[in-house]
Amino acid sequence: MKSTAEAAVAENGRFLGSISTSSLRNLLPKSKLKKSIKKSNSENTPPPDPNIIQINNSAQFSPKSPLSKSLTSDSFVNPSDAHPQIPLSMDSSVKKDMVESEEQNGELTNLDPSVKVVVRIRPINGQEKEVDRTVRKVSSDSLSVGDRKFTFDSVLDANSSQENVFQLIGVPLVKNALAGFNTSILSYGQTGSGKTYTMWGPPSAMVEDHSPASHQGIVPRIFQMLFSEIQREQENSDGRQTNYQCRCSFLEIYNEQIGDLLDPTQRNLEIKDDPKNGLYVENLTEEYVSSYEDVTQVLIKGLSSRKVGATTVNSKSSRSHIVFTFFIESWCKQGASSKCFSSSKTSRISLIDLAGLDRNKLEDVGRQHVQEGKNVKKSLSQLGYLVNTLAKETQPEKPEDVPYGGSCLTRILRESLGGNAKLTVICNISANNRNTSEILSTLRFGQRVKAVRNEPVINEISEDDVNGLSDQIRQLKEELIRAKSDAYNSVGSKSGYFKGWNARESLNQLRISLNRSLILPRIDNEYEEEINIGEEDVKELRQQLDYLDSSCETNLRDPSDKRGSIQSSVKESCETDLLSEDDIHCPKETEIEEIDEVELPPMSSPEPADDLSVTSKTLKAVDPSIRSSISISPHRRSSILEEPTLSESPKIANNLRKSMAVPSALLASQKNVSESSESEVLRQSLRYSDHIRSSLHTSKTFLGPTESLAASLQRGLQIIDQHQHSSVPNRSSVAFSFEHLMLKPSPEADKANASVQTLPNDKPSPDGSSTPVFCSSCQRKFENNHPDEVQDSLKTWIVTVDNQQRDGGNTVCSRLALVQGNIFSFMVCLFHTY
Ligand SMILES: Nc1ncnc2c1ncn2[C@@H]1O[C@H](COP(=O)(O)OP(=O)(O)OP(=O)(O)O)[C@@H](O)[C@H]1O
Repeated sequence: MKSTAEAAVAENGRFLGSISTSSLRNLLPKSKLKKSIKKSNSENTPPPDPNIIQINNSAQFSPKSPLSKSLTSDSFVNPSDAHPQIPLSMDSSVKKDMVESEEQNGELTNLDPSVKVVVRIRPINGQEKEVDRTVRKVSSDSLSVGDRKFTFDSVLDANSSQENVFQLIGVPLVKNALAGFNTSILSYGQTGSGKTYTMWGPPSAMVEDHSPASHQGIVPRIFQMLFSEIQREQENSDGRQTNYQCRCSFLEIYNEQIGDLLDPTQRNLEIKDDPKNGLYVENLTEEYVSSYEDVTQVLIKGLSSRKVGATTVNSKSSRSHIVFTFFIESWCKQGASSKCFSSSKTSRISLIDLAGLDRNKLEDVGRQHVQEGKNVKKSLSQLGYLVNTLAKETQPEKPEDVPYGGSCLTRILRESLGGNAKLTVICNISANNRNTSEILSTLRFGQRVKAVRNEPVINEISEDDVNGLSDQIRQLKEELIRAKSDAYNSVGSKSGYFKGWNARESLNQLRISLNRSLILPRIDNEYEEEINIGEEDVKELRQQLDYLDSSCETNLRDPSDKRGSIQSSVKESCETDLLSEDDIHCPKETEIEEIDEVELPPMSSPEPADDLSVTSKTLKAVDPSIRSSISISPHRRSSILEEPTLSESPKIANNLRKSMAVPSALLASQKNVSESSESEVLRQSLRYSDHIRSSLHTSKTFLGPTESLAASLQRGLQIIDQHQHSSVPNRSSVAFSFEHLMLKPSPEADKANASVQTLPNDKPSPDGSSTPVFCSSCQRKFENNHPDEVQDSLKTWIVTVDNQQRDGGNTVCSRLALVQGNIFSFMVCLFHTY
């Protein structure tokens, strides 16, 4: 039967939630925990003189404890019973120990230290020769090995019985466990020293009737007493109602792996550390038990699964460490009519039987046992190291520096050694002086353990604690509500709160806008130098103008409609940032289909490249306003829509530039353009545009069109600034216009030729005044000596373009659709002076 800690407990036919020890401890306020600590400064000090019985009438158990009364008034072993269970053959010192123990069953339990060390001397068996004994019991708490003397809490000689051990160790343990303390027994000693015998007794004795003469070990005796006490408590309730729930587990550590002795198929289980419930072994079987017989079954089952092998001194040597853990949970209700439990307690009994260390004998045993012997040795040395650390006067500053993690054993012993538990260590030694070094080693270990300080507490939570905690929770809730209310009021009214939110939102928007500007590429001089726009480029542009021209002739049956379409397209492009560079008016799908029907002239269509008049005538055949805003990009749908992230801009210097809107900056830059090789231009352009594209792609996810546009304009202004600083005479200008299709007729434009205008920046008029530059696309006039006007307009950028064939008079105003499908579009008016 597997179960978990969350199992419910049945009470009067209904289930109650269970509370784990750690949960209770976590619930308790710290001050309460401190108060519960029963450990005094006198703990871990050498045991009192056995000849002086120290009587202390202060009750150890809480008056509220239902068990305190029963245990103190009517112990499991009746002290007044002239000790009938003590064998007559027992020596006087052992009898004295038992009397003390029985007396301590009552009010003297506070003498029970948190860490207790008892030495048990095993009698010499038939195979061992009786030699001069070097190990002698000197008193009830001391012994000598040769000329060395050792003092412990108790020493049991070879004449001590299993019952003696139980009375000395088991009875206080049961009382402590029922009182709410965690308790542990650790059986330590070399191989064949009697560890297993002391703890469990021979397997046959497990089911024997209980008698003082029985070989039954301390563990079965403990659970016999435990269930007897529980039964007595429930029978003599005295108005109280106490419910118990008990469960147990049995694990084995073999070759540094944890196995489940109650389910041997489970191997290599893991130790987990739960912040609430402490250490536990994952998936370890837990059996619920309600009687001694249940426990006996579990013990027999587990012990039969333990790894056993032969050592030099023990043919049935235990080759693994085993840990039997017993959990007790109890709920006490004052009065049958009471609906609530007044207190709840939890405790844990850990019973650990270590594997024996067979020093210097590893080579003698079978090869298959070498590995397990090494692991036993290693884990025991880790245990010794842990005990040494805990025994030091100065403890590690950080808890994590305590070496619990050295082995599975030390991890499992964390609560028992240096934690919340009352610990008893039984140091088993053999009287055979052949093993003196092992005896000394065991006794030294016992002495170091005695210096370890544990901090056991009664794991109990009472109704008062619950009420106190409820009050605390209520107060905290009230404080929380108050704090929230204060925070709300501090921002004023509800609208104020939203104002605050809006302000934050605005700040966020501002931040995004700034980021957007920052991620736009800088226009470095090195890029400017790589741009080369020559005559070939102009020819290419003219070719494209012709394509557009024919396209316009086919498409623009109603120029006004088209204008509206284009304007709305541009507007849309600004709003969506999703315009492709080849399609300046961002046609919707239906538009695209219409456009697609247009039969575009082939790219290789013969065109007098240098005859702008042809272009001009062609344009004149169309609406003049349309001519004034000629796009150099033919309407090509497929590549744009199918591959929006990569688009084509006009060829510059015979290189097809893959770029986004920003290549206008490349167009604008023109220093030493002829010095750059074409391949270098292409490479740089691609690299540059890739950088821009990635930047803009990144920005796409969080940028609005307004920010994009603003940032683009900002960059444009930078370009203009750069241009103004670096412009030289005899250079053409390229104008980028967002008002690309303002089709209003302009008298000035008519005068100057709607499609070909003179750029007067290097050819002053005869009267000395600047000749205005007129953009037929945006219908604006610019004075070349007032470039700021352009800048201020934020609509048209003018940059010079290298041109060695300036003959004045003619300006080609072209519209470049330099857009990457998802950003923005703008117009480029190329004022080319011939
Ligand atoms: N106090 C004792 N009285 C009588 N016999 C004992 C006593 N202690 C141990 N023995 C016997 O000595 C033998 C070895 O004891 P035990 O197996 O308990 O040693 P161990 O320390 O557990 O050894 P290992 O570590 O190798 O398992 C057993 O036959 C056991 O019955």
